Amino acid sequence: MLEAHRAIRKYSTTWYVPVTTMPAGLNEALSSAYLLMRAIDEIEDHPELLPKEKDVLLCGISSVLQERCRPEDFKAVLADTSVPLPEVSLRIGEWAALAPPQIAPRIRETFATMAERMGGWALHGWHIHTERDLDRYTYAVAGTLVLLLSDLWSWYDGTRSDRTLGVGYGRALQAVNIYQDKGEDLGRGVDFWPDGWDAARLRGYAMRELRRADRYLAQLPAHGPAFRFCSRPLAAAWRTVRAGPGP
Ligand SMILES: CC(C)=CCC/C(C)=C/CC/C(C)=C/COP(=O)(O)OP(=O)(O)O
Repeated sequence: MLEAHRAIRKYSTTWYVPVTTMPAGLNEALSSAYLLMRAIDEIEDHPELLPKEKDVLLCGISSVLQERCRPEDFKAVLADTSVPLPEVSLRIGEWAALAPPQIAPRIRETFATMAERMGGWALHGWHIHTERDLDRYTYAVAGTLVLLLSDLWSWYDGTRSDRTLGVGYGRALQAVNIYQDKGEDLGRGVDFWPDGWDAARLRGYAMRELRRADRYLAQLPAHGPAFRFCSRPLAAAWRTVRAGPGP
């Protein structure tokens, strides 16, 4: 677990504290989930891998997640690449194995689906022209993660949560990242902003979802693990949009 926490600290200012301060059980499940997300995202975002190669790797990972999740099968999928992969991706078998067995299949399901979707985007490009495109993107990369989180709360201590508002929580945080990272994203040739949208419009989208996220948080048991996990990143996201007008 020390290794996993170290890897999370390397990648995430937002999620390091929420994940690593969770009680035993949830801590392993959330560490596994975060690192599986990061392992596949680093392949999708890789500046030197060709689209076809990304698709083969991501679909290979998805297949292993749907099979027995054996470390040697991940190794075989990741063995022959034209450029070296980051350590967090190469260690995906270790991250998958961190998940408590009673809930591991639910975690794998999220990332098997996400990896396959990401493979398709790598191949065909992710084109965001309309608000519906943005909705689909924020759902696929963040809304689905909060559906997983809701199932983790329920598995851990029976906490009930509203999954419709949960999708809003995920969309909100992703939209705030898109709002904040415009320059950086354009610099690497990706544009997540719908055609013709200015900062005020994207900020409006983010704020609408942030209000849903507030309601997601408000219905969680006060001071329970789910509430503690979600509150800090949400407060940070609100600070970012309030500081507007942005890019
Ligand atoms: C345990 C787990 C799966 C947590 C993620 C939950 C979640 C709702 C993520 C939304 C998507 C998002 C904004 C990811 C950025 O993470 P990042 O680490 O790149 O963010 P940072 O750069 O702001 O630190």
